[in-house]
Amino acid sequence: MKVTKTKIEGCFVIEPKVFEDERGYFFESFNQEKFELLTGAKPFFVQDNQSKSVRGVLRGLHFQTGQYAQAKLVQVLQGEVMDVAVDLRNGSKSFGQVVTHILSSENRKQMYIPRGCAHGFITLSEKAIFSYKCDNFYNKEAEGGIIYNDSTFGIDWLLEDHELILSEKDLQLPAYSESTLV
Ligand SMILES: Cc1cn([C@H]2C[C@H](O)[C@@H](COP(=O)(O)OP(=O)(O)O[C@H]3O[C@@H](C)C(=O)[C@@H](O)[C@H]3O)O2)c(=O)[nH]c1=O
Repeated sequence: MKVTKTKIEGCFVIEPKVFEDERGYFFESFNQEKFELLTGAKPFFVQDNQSKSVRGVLRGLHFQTGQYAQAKLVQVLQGEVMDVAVDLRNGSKSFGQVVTHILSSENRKQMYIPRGCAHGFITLSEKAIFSYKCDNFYNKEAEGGIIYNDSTFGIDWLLEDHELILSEKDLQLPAYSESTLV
């Protein structure tokens, strides 16, 4: 397992060690001991989520507020996405920084997004199955978000605007300047 730091403090790209043979492949998609040793983070994951998206689907930018904040370990089981993290932690050295990374079932990369960051992704392949672990339970009342095209962050979502598919909820998300606290 290889861990690479990103420009967001506490946000990592993780490449599992893959064993290939004539049957196919095997890898540890999460190993708590190695994860803690190599990242220094100690999340206690309590919920696993999975979503399927078609090309152009953009989910984000999401977070949960206050005591309901979630760290996430995300990966792609099928297809390809560009994953995005935005550091919204007041006082963080990397406050306001954006990390984007291509995750796919081919490269098998994972991203670890610490609590206090907004998260989103865009689906680049015809279909993508996205899977992630969270260290806090879903809480509808604590849901927060920022509109994907907020000029503060200027994220390049790679696809043309007319290709994007967002939920009604995500289209109504506020600008960063008007959002509630993380
Ligand atoms: C996130 C979530 C949603 N739901 C329900 C609420 C809703 O009816 C339905 C779909 O929810 P959403 O539209 O919010 O799903 P989605 O837009 O995929 O939300 C996810 O986006 C990515 C980028 C994240 O980072 C996640 O934390 C989560 O916010 O599923 C749960 O029951 N549990 C959960 O943990």
